[in-house]
Amino acid sequence: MAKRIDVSDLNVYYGSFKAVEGVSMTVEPRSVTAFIGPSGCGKSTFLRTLNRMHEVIPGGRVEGKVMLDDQDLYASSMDPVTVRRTVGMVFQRPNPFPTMSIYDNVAAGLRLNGVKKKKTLDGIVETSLKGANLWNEVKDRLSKPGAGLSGGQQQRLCIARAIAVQPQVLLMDEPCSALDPISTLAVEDLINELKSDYTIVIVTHNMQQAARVSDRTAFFNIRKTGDPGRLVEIDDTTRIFNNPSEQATEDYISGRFG
Ligand SMILES: Nc1ncnc2c1ncn2[C@@H]1O[C@H](COP(=O)(O)OP(=O)(O)OP(=O)(O)O)[C@@H](O)[C@H]1O
Repeated sequence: MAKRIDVSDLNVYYGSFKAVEGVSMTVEPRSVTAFIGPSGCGKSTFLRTLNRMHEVIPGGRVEGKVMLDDQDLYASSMDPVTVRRTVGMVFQRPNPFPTMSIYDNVAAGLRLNGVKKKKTLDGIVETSLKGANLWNEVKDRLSKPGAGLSGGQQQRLCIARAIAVQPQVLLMDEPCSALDPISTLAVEDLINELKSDYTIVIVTHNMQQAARVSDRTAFFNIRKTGDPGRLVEIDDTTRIFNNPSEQATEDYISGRFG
């Protein structure tokens, strides 16, 4: 299921403001790639171009190419809704559908895709909740509201919802920033398990987290406010944290700025 992402010469705009410039990178399948860098360098903006979520923002525009294996995500024939189904996303704040039950939260995307049979839905809901390491905690209260779970459980519910529609890539935008340390570890363990099936990209402010969960790390930077963010380097996480090629990476990692 997991696919490789190949980005070439990507520029990302909000109206006339160029927020990200000239990004080219490959994201390997069945691995975790972390995006790190100082606030405002365009990590989240760039992440959202990988499933065409950027263009839902008024004035949002992208130049360049994003390939998912051999599919060009920005080809005129490509349906953005299909892209978002293939490339799932988990957000900073857990955002279960507030009025829906735990079960319905996970089943919502499947129902939208036309799955109606109760037996099929039951099976996928169970597999997805198990995949998100949440099944044992919720199996006896599937009809209770998703909003009644703890923050960490809600985030795992959102991950279950994302994997229920069988995406090939999972994008995570600071998925642990609203969670306590125990829930953070639970989500990190989950990321580690999910990478055998998915291509995972995670934006994080927490460098220890990047070092713990990712195989590859991309460091983004901006020269000054108002300039576009750029990819400085991407490499194996151990190399980025121990022996980066660029001085700017070294300075950021060692806490000299950002
Ligand atoms: N909806 C928007 N409209 C206009 N400009 C935006 C919008 N969202 C972000 N920006 C600008 O784009 C640039 C990149 O922002 P982005 O949120 O992608 O950075 P980031 O690296 O993810 O930051 P942080 O680490 O603080 O979340 C910033 O200058 C930001 O102000």
